[in-house]
Amino acid sequence: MTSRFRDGTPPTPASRTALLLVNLGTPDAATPRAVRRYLGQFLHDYRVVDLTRWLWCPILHGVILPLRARKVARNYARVWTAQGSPLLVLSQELAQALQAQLPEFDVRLAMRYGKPAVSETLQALQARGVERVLVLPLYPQYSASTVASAHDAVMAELAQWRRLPELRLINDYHRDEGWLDALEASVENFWDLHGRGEKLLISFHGLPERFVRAGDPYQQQCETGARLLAQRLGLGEDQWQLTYQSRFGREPWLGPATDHTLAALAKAGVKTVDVVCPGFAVDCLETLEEIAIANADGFRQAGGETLRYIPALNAQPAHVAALAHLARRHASGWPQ
Ligand SMILES: C=CC1=C(C)c2cc3[nH]c(cc4nc(cc5[nH]c(cc1n2)c(C)c5CCC(=O)O)C(CCC(=O)O)=C4C)c(C)c3C=C
Ligand SMILES: [Fe+2]
Ligand SMILES: [Fe+2]
Repeated sequence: MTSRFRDGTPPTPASRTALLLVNLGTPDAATPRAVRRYLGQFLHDYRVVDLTRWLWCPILHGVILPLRARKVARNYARVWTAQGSPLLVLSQELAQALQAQLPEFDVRLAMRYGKPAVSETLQALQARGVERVLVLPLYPQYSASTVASAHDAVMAELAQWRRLPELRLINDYHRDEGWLDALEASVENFWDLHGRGEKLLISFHGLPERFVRAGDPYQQQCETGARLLAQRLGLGEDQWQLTYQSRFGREPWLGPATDHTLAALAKAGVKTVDVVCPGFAVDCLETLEEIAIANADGFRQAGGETLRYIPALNAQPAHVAALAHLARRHASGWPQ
């Protein structure tokens, strides 16, 4: 008898508890073809673009993919490394560092779009007889467009299994003490090495305002985290600002926009700005290209002098320690 379920192979003695890290995903190459493939998958996700297919597909296939893939591939080429896309390479480094701290887990990295796919990664765990899966999307703040979408991908794969693992899903860690400690130390260390700019921008990836009106807690979580970070750094209200970057499409997105704020600061006579992006667990196109290259150019063109981008937490030991602690807390009660 054939079954519509994936039954897996007999268990192996390796750790049967998995920590599944899920990040957004990235193209395989900095070419228009690879970027088109990646954006095609990304922008067909209804969690990201919630328009009906008959309306969205003609715009996506006819206008956005042909025009955007070329431009975005050039942007990727500016930050591509010998090992591949920064988002993938840095997520792999983070996963390896977490595995070293968490011998009781089988730590795996998957990408929501592109490779390694969530489905393949879970199937590899199934082949090793996984019994418990803790899913940690690498987004400190919850948005349906990112975290819920990662969870959807996990559930879509598990819907095909006969014997389900126990499953726990982490939604966010936007006010986790360990994560805030790591962020605070990272900014302080940067300032110890480079001195302080006149202003600190705390820049998050944007979101359509409509998503927030529909109940997405993302904006509130960004605001809470930014305020806690500014308090820990001892900053007065005029020394920092929360902004949103990476707008996409024509409808209103959360503001104030990072690029417009930078131009306004430059015009007001501010010469040196530091930018930190606490919504990105690891560096990627949106930090290394958009902030550190494109926005730094825009700031200078508007009359500013120096924009200094403070790197994401990446595989810094304090970040690894915070995520390891978070994973252990969420796995409490499970056999070691
Ligand atoms: C950190 C949280 C993120 C949220 C929230 C988010 C929402 C969101 N994004 C788009 C559209 C695009 N985002 C793109 C790149 C990108 N986005 C995030 C993270 C969040 N997105 C990351 C980490 C990256 C970088 C990927 C990499 O390879 O380095 C892109 C692709 C680039 C481009 O074409 O400009 C798009 C498109 C929407 C529409 C959205 C919320 C609805
Ligand atoms: Fe389509
Ligand atoms: Fe995005």
